[in-house]
Amino acid sequence: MQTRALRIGTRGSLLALAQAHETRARLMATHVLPEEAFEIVTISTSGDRIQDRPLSMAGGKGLFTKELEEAMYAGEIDIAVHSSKDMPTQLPDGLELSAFLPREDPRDAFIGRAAPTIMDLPEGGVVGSSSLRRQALIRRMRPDLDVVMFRGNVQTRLRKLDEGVAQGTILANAGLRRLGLENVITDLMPLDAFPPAPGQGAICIESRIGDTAVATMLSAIDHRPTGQALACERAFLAALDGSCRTPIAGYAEIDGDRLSFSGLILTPDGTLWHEAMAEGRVADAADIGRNAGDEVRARAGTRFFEGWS
Ligand SMILES: NCc1[nH]cc(CCC(=O)O)c1CC(=O)O
Repeated sequence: MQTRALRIGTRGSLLALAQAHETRARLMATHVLPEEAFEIVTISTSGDRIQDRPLSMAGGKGLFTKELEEAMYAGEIDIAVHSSKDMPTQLPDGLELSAFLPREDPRDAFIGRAAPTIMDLPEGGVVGSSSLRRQALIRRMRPDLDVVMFRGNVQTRLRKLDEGVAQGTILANAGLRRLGLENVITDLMPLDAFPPAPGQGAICIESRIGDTAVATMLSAIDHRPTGQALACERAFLAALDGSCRTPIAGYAEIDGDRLSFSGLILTPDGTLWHEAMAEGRVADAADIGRNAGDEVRARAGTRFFEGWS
């Protein structure tokens, strides 16, 4: 019998809260526990507060995780729920990713106003995005388009579309679905021409290493194939040292005990890219990702990275 509620730490955005609630629902169902066995604790992060510049210029991914991790060290929360995509490859000492929920569709979604797809936008049309990867992929597909900075939560972006600031934007299908906003989507981007960010669509749960009660509880909701795909994608990212300034995409698919991976780095203007594809055993997930990362890094050469940092 549990004496104290398990405290689930989350950011305060609607997407983060939806993910924390999904985690709690899965824990309740698996362990047959009432809602009171869990407490959702909202923590504000620097990533949520900085709205005036791209996150890649403000310090990168750690911005969404630092305050949650500090709360975990301080014992204010027991676990932290994150979007895997926002997690740095190196976690602070004493913390680990101990569970992954079944991955949602990893694809990006296009929300078009002037046209339903990117290819149908008028010549010189404007697309809003502040993700370096999406900007580069849009430019690779449609070099004539004007890609403008677009930050803020989903609601802010949809308002900007209403105001005519841009004729379209791209967001993760997974996030839109979790918010119940799939009705705004006008197209889904194909995985090959528009590969997702490593980790996109997968919720992960971070906890303290050695917290065995928590680890046992989380192991019951951990989805192995998602964890294996993520091990590959995160190893790819780590091999490229997760540089926030270089657009990186990567996606691993699991089929039984086989894994296939496709990874891509490209210049921000979308004119140059290097791609690696690999297949192997699920047991070698991390090696496959690391080798693919080493391969594109070697093929690209150091100047590829230096030119854009
Ligand atoms: N950086 C913000 C972020 N982090 C995770 C998601 C989507 C949900 C997911 O990938 O699981 C989003 C929004 C977006 O990219 O549209």
